[in-house]
Amino acid sequence: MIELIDVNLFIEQKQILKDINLKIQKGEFAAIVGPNGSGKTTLLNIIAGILKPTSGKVLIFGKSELSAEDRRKISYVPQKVTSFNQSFPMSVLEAVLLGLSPKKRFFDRFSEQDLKKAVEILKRLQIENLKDRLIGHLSGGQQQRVFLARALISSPEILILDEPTVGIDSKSEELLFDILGQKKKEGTTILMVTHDVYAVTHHADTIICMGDGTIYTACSSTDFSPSKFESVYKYRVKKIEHKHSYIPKKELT
Ligand SMILES: Nc1ncnc2c1ncn2[C@@H]1O[C@H](COP(=O)(O)OP(=O)(O)OP(=O)(O)O)[C@@H](O)[C@H]1O
Repeated sequence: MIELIDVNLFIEQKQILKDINLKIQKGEFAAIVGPNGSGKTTLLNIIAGILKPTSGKVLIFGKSELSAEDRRKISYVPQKVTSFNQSFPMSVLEAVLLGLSPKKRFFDRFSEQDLKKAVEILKRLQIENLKDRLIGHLSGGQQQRVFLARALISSPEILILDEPTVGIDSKSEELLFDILGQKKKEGTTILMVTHDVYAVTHHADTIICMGDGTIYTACSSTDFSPSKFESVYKYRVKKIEHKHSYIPKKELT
């Protein structure tokens, strides 16, 4: 489904990605973890086709050149950087419907069925009550859920998420993983960047650990052990089980 072969990326003579080899199967949930600046978002951008590698091959659906139709099968929720301007004139419902735009022709209008689908997704994400609010009036966590709804409405075959748990409360995080579990069962391939190592070891199939622009280790989540992360995070890592997010902590001794 997704295959990267010897991928390297240079930006202005700086090597950002080094010798990336990666294979993700259809219906697999792969999580990418690693320290800040290790190349996680850049890797997502390469897979989403936003960046082209300097060398190497990127195969999606077995192809190196995607048609417009292939591209419509991929949804990407980028890392949240800024909030919408408060007066941005778009309601939550309209923002979610925008997720269907790539499947429409220019003059096509949204149908009753599209509206029903949008409302169903908002319900599933437990934000139906926000549907008529302006998107700029929502909190950061609420906006995150709207972006997820927008990505899900087109029923993508590949769902790419960059740090979707940032800024959302633990109940919403649980809901997010429930929905991702459901999507995985339906055959959606999920690729997610996160710092929430604890959560992904419980939900993802595969953990890909990046450091210095390369993949240090990729293992099944059942094979996860803190030692796999130590060389990347560059300090001793201890796994502490608790209900909330797990970020590798520096050992005190
Ligand atoms: N357009 C660019 N021009 C120059 N350097 C870039 C560019 N984009 C990314 N980089 C550099 O590439 C490296 C990887 O960045 P990237 O955003 O992929 O890291 P990340 O692992 O996603 O980090 P974080 O966890 O902080 O989001 C960083 O050193 C960053 O400064």
